[in-house]
This record gives sequence, C-alpha cells and structure tokens, in this order.
Amino acid sequence: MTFIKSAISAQRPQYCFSKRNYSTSFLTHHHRQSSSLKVEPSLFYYSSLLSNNSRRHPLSSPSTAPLSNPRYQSTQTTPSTSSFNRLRNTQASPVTRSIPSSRTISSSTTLPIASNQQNVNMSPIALPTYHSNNSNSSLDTHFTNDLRKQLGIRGLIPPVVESFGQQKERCLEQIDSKTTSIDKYMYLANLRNSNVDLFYRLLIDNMPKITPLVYTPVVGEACLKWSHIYTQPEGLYLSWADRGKLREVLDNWREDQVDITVVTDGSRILGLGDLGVNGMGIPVGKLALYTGCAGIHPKRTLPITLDLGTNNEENLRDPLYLGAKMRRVSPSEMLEFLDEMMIALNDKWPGIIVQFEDLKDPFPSLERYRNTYTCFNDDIQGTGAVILAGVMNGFKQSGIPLDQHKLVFMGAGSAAVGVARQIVELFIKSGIPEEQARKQFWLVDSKGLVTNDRGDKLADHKLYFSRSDNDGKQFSSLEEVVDYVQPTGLMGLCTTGGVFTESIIRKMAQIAPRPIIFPLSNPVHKAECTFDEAMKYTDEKCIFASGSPFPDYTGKDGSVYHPGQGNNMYVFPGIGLGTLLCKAVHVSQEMIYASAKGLAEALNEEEHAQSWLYPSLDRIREVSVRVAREVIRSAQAENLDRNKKLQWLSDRELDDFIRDSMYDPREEYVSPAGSDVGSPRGSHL
Ligand SMILES: NC(=O)c1ccc[n+]([C@@H]2O[C@H](COP(=O)([O-])OP(=O)(O)OC[C@H]3O[C@@H](n4cnc5c(N)ncnc54)[C@H](O)[C@@H]3O)[C@@H](O)[C@H]2O)c1
Repeated sequence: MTFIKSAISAQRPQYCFSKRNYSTSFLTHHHRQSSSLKVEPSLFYYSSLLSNNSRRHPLSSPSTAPLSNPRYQSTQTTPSTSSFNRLRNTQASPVTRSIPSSRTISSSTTLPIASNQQNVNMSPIALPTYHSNNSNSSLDTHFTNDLRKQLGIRGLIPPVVESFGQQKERCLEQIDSKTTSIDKYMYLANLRNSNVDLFYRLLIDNMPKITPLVYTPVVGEACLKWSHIYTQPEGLYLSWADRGKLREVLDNWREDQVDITVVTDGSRILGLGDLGVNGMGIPVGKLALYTGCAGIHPKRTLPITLDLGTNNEENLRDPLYLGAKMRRVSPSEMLEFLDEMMIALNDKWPGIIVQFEDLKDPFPSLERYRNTYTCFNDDIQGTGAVILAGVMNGFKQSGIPLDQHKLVFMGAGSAAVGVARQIVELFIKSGIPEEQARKQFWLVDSKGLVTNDRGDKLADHKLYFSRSDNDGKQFSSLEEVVDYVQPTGLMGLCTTGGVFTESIIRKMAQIAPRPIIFPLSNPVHKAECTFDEAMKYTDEKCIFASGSPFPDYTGKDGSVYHPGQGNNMYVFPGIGLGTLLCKAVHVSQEMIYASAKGLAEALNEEEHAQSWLYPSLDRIREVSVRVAREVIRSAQAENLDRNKKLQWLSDRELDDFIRDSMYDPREEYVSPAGSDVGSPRGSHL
C-alpha cells in the first residue's frame, strides 16, 4: 500500500515556494510518468484488514500527513489543564485509518518498489510475485497460518510459524557463525533491508552486542571497503553533478514523509580521513541507532551522502570506487551546495531535522544553519553533551567545587572545543562568571598550548579558549602543561594513542585526590591511555571515561571496576526524538545542554551505587526517553516548540507520550486475526 501511495505522490506536482537566495533553477514543477500499477486483490484485502485495526496515538498527526513546518505554521496552544489521559481519551479523533508502516506485504508484478533505504528507478520493473513494500521481508516465517491463507502464500514459507524470539535466535546463531566482523556487518545490513522489524527487534533486544556491528567500530571497516562490499543501494546520494536539481533528486526518495536525515560528505569519516561516498555507512548506521535507541521510525529516516569529490588518492585510482572521480570542491562551493540542499530538504519535508556528521570542517555549516533550520552537528554538539553528562557526574564524585576545577584538553579540534564549550555552560549555570569559567580550560594541540602569542594563526574555533596569561612561556609537551597548570582533569581528544603517559597519570594522582581522566579518542588504539593504566597509576582513584570500550578492571582487593564510555549514542537519538516530538524550530544550545542533564540524571540507584558515570547501554531506550523529555522541556522554555500540546503534560505523562511514540516492533502487531493488528508503536513518528 505504501508504494501505491508513493506512486500516486510521485505524480503530484510538487509545491514551489519562494525564499531569498533560492535558485530558480530548481524551482520547477515536475510531473512523473505514471507507473503502471497492478495490485492483486489480496493486497487490498490485507490492507483493509490492517487498516481497520490500526491504532494511532491521539496526540499524533496521521502518519500520512507531513509534520507541519514549524517555521511557517504554529500549532495552536491548547490552554487546557486536562491531563494526558484526558487528552488521550477526548482528543482522539475517530481512528485514523492508515496502512501499517511495516510488516505489510504486497503482491505485485509490475510495481515500482518503495523501499525504506533504497533509491530505485521510477520505471516499472518486474518484481517477484511477493515483494516487500517497505524493505520488509517478502515472505516471513512470522506470518500466521491465517495470514498465509489470506495472502495465498501457503507452502511458500517453511511450515512453522515463528515468534520474534525464534527468529532472533537464528539471527544470533548466524552472526556468531561468521568469523569476520565485516561478514557480520553485511549479514545485518541484508537483514535490515529484507526484514526491518526483525532487524530492529534484534538490535533493540541485543543493543550491546549488535551496536558495534552496525555502527562503530565495524562501520569504519565497512566504509573503508564500501565500494568493494557494495551489494545494494541504501540512502540517498546528492552529487555535485546534480547541483541546481537537488529538489528533483529528493523526489526520487520513495517515502512520503521523512523526519530526520543524517548528512555526511565523507570528508572525515571517523578517524579514517576522506573516504568520499564510501562514507555512506555512517549515516546509514547512525540512523539505525536513531531507530534502535530512540524509536524514530525507520521509514522516516534518510541517510544522505554528498558526492562532492574526494581527495583520497586510493579512491581516485580505485576502478570500483562508487563516487565521482574528481577532487573535492572548494569550501565555498560546498557551502553553496549545502545552501541548496537545506532549502530543498525543507521544501520537500518542512521542518526536517538535519544532523551533520563527519564533515572535515564542521563549524561553518553549523554556524550558518543553526538559527535558520532544525539542525545540529553530533561531532561538536552531541560529543559535547555526552561528555558533559559524564563530567557532571564525575565532578560530583571528585569532591572538588566546580570553580576550582582546572581542565587540560589534549586536542583542540571540533570534539574538544564542543566538549569544553558545554562544560563552560555548566560552570556558568552554576554561578561562575563566564570570564572566570573560560579560564578554567587549557587546550593543547599539535603545536602545544593554545596561546595568543604562540606565533601561528589560530583557527576561529580555538580563539575562545586561547590563553594570554602564560607569561610568554610556550609549552611544547603535555607534561610541561600539567606541571604548570596542576589540573584536576585531563581530557584526551587528540587522536594520538598513549599520550597520557605513566608519568603524567601519576602526577594527576598527586594533584587531585580523584583525578578526572577521560581518554576519549577513538578507536581503542588511539585512546590516550587505557583503563588499566589509568587505574593502576592513580592507585585506583581516577574517575574514568573513554571514547572506546575497555574491559573491566579488577582491583587489588578483587573489586571489579567498570569503565564509563562516553558514547554519543546516549544523546543524539534522544535529541532527535525530543526535537521531533515537540516540533522544535531549532536545536538550540540550551536543548543540547538539556540532553546532557537528562543523561546525567538517567542513572538508576544501582548505577549510582557503583559510581558509574553513564547508565547501562541495556537501558538505552529508557535513557533516550529521559533525554528527549529534557530536550522537549528546554524547547518549551525557549518557546521553540510548535507542538504546544505537550506543554500540558506532567513529566510522567510526557514520558508516557514519548514511549508511546517510539517504534517498537512487537508480535501482536502482525497477527491478522488479532485485535491489535496495525503499525508497530510509533507509527505516527
Ligand atoms: N564520544 C566520544 O568519545 C567522541 C566523540 C567525538 C570524537 N571523539 C574522538 O575525539 C578525537 C578528536 O576528534 P575531532 O573530531 O576533534 O578531531 P580533530 O581532527 O578535529 O581534532 C584533533 C585535534 O588533536 C590535535 N592533535 C593531533 N595530534 C596531536 C598530538 N600529538 N598532540 C596534541 N594534539 C594533537 C589536533 O591539533 C587537533 O586539534 C577523535 O579520536 C574522535 O574519535 C570521541
């Protein structure tokens, strides 16, 4: 049914809109050729069966209706004291009938495929008789006997009717049987494309095991080999060759509504450098985490990779490289391209959340768009928030008052500056004047301590923390800086493994009773020190978090210590979910700060008792609810929210609403005879 919708919408003329600087060259109406559409009766039968039973959250918009553009349309405030439950009961319009967004199967021979993360040719193509409508498995052992009868597919699936539990068991067995990480990655990619619900059930129920195979670290290897392991399209490529026509390219995406996109230009993928379009694994993986961790519906996510050339010689020489074989366009050309993209995206999907990822220079785009569009940069802001959350808990454990902390940062790139700026916010909010708060930071880069009289031209983003109180002294080594500053905390964001030496760590233990040591560089071999080293050289006193996972440490008395991991997945899914649900106009600095506060407060009693800095990843969906709640409250406080109805909910009611909004594939939604047939939860997202 979804592809029927897609085919119909493909024939609709697209709206034009006028906006300053909008190039008229891509303000065209386009009509698509009508594709031939043959649908067998069973599809309609199944569709009506499902639609008759689908349910919808009363506070939500129908899944087929795009979210209103918060910039142009304000949702009326509901000045009511009614509780969430009253809203639930009284505001529910007669059930909005909609076709479930997943676990719908179709039977067609000449339909264009509507695929979640596939960009396919518009012309009718021959399909197998039973093809998925939305990347779902065409024939699923999950289908009940009744459903198989109704669809006329008896005998085409193995006889047994399986639960998610049984299906997951097989998946896990197959993953374990694969010997290389990349084989596991490819198996999961195939599952994501062939059986969306099962993939996400597997991910949600096995977060610590599956996440590293879907995202970091394995996605790094996948990106390095992307052009060689490629089997099927995922995501959308916006190419330099298509500039001036980006709006038309967006029309090729087969979903009516997209709520969130992750955009990379592949210029700085993880710590691996310029990988060009091979960076597509990053937006694909990150959006899988948006769905897994925060329940943003997979149909409403869009991975985008910009093909603006590559300066990677290997790519340029590789006959199988999947992108344009040209050198990268200039930074100003790239900004022009981004301008067009942002306008086109917001024209096609008003209010879409844009998350920038792994751009070589992430600051210009963030500064340019943060107050105009709903966007954020995870490398700067997400990192800043997640580390701030750990630091908030760490400061409490350190026993040192906030205004007496002195923090040395090894590294002064986007992550370091993002983290330092967030901690400044904390200091300011706690009553420390900004000028004083700023002076509690010492940033060191590859040229030494960042000072005003160092002799080189500092990048703009370093200026805020550049020091002039160094009495003309220049420091070329971290140890000299530590001796001079006597810091209470050491943050490593310099991509250079082992620079927190034994001697430096021991000094930290002499300076502070419980020194904060955060070696945050990824992957593991680039970490500034290991958990083992930090614990050993501080006599097990350090407050520790890393970017990459480290094994537990067993202390001298046999106690087992668990290292904190400042993983961005603690915050970005909740930031996206909160922003989406309250329909925020922008993602403000306050909202980012609030996400950190939400994360810091998400620890349960047991985790607090063990002095953890971050909650268990097993509870990530609950953590995302908490983060989303804080993001929504912050947007409300700044009047950036357009979904005013949420203002009338208590925190508990708001949490319930957030939970109810999350996509969560469940058994009961696929039983044709059951009363609750319909979309998995969160269909309105
Ligand atoms: N949640 C997390 O833990 C998290 C999030 C984002 C980034 N990171 C990690 O942070 C690191 C930095 O990321 P980024 O995006 O800021 O990179 P970047 O390239 O923008 O910055 C690196 C900085 O380190 C400095 N540097 C490099 N070598 C150095 C050396 N030997 N001594 C001192 N300074 C040196 C550079 O001058 C630069 O200022 C990466 O390893 C990344 O994986 C971790």
